[in-house]
Amino acid sequence: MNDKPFYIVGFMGTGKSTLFSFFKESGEVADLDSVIEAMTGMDIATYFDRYGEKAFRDVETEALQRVDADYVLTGGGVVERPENISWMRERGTMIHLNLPFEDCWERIKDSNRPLVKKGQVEVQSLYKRRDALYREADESVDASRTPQDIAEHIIRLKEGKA
Ligand SMILES: Nc1ncnc2c1ncn2[C@@H]1O[C@H](COP(=O)(O)OP(=O)(O)O)[C@@H](O)[C@H]1O
Ligand SMILES: O=C(O)C1=C[C@@H](OP(=O)(O)O)[C@@H](O)[C@H](O)C1
Ligand SMILES: [Mg+2]
Repeated sequence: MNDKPFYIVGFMGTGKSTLFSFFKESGEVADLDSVIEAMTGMDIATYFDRYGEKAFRDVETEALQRVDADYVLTGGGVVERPENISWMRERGTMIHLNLPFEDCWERIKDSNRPLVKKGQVEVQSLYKRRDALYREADESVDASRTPQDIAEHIIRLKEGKA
């Protein structure tokens, strides 16, 4: 059993937040966006609109350093700051949910994620740029399966049975 946190990273739409209920039985779970919403008292879209991305990244780093859970479901942009990547790799294990851009886009295009407003072309170039950052993860997991299969695979990794 690996007692250190597993940080789940991946682009918007890879299904990180959906894993919440599947991890519940195996330990403490925290969704970083929910932590941020509790800290700021507003939803992510409102915070972005009011204060911009730079301020959001500051709160995100603070939330990452504050959170204490077995499974931490991050937001897709957590890898934007090298210090966040170092934090996750030093404190625990970084797990990358890997899914092609087209599938991510289908899942997020009608959502109210603030970055989606930039449109498909810009979001795709963000995906390409971040790809190299997600590769810093300790493990890459195929996110094209069901949430249950993905969660079971990650739980097995954490429990040292994979
Ligand atoms: N494994 C999956 N297979 C199919 N659809 C999924 C899967 N995981 C999540 N989804 C759907 O994709 C969308 C984004 O999921 P979400 O968990 O919010 O992603 P993230 O937190 O990585 O941005 C939601 O509509 C969700 O129902
Ligand atoms: O990729 C990003 O920069 C973001 C991803 C979002 O989380 P999800 O990856 O859970 O959608 C959320 O933190 C915010 O909208 C910014
Ligand atoms: Mg999420």
